[in-house]
Amino acid sequence: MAGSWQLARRTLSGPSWVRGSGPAVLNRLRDAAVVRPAFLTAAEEETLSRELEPDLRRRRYEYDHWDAAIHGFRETEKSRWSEASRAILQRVKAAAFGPSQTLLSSVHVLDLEPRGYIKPHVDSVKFCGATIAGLSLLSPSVMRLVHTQEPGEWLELLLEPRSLYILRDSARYDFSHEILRDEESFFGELRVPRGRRISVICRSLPEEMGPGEPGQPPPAC
Ligand SMILES: O=C(O)CCC(=O)C(=O)O
Ligand SMILES: [Fe+2]
Ligand SMILES: [Mn+2]
Repeated sequence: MAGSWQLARRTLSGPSWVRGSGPAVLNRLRDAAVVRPAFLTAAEEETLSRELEPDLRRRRYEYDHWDAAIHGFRETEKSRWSEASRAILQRVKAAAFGPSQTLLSSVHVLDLEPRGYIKPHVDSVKFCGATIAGLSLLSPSVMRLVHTQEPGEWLELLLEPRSLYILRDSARYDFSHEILRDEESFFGELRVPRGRRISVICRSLPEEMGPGEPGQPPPAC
């Protein structure tokens, strides 16, 4: 599977990880929906996934919540990390967040099984601020953004393993985001076969909320 993915990737014309419904929306969201391919080294990906595995393995994949946004997943909120992982998260912070932004104290870790997927949603504005930054481990996937008022306006992000994506401002507030299920997992013509994917997601706090105030976010906010 990994082999066929590599093969497919080479057929892309030029390095592009973002596609959209038109040049206007691509331009407008140039700084609001960002993909940084190969943000992690293979060793860093290994560091994170090894550290997360014991905790994740203790949990069961969840399905069948008719109203839930996420299907075929398990998750955890992690606030204590090894020194090596802290250094990685520090790099995410520097790359994605501004000096005035405070991050949620725990990092959201989401483990999607190969047939797991995330339906379109906008992260709760009550619990999450203007910026969402996610590392993707193990499997490629496609994240689709659709304007909540203008469904003809959309972007797709190709999230390769070891990439970082950043959604901020308009991309975070005015567009829903979703992770496509395996049957629908295409980036344009490019088939993006889904395996197990772990994402490590950092979020800023809502501006008006200080770090010590009550109101811990729900596991998936
Ligand atoms: O897995 C991801 O990268 C995104 C997860 C997500 O959208 C959420 O938990 O709100
Ligand atoms: Fe989300
Ligand atoms: Mn969520």
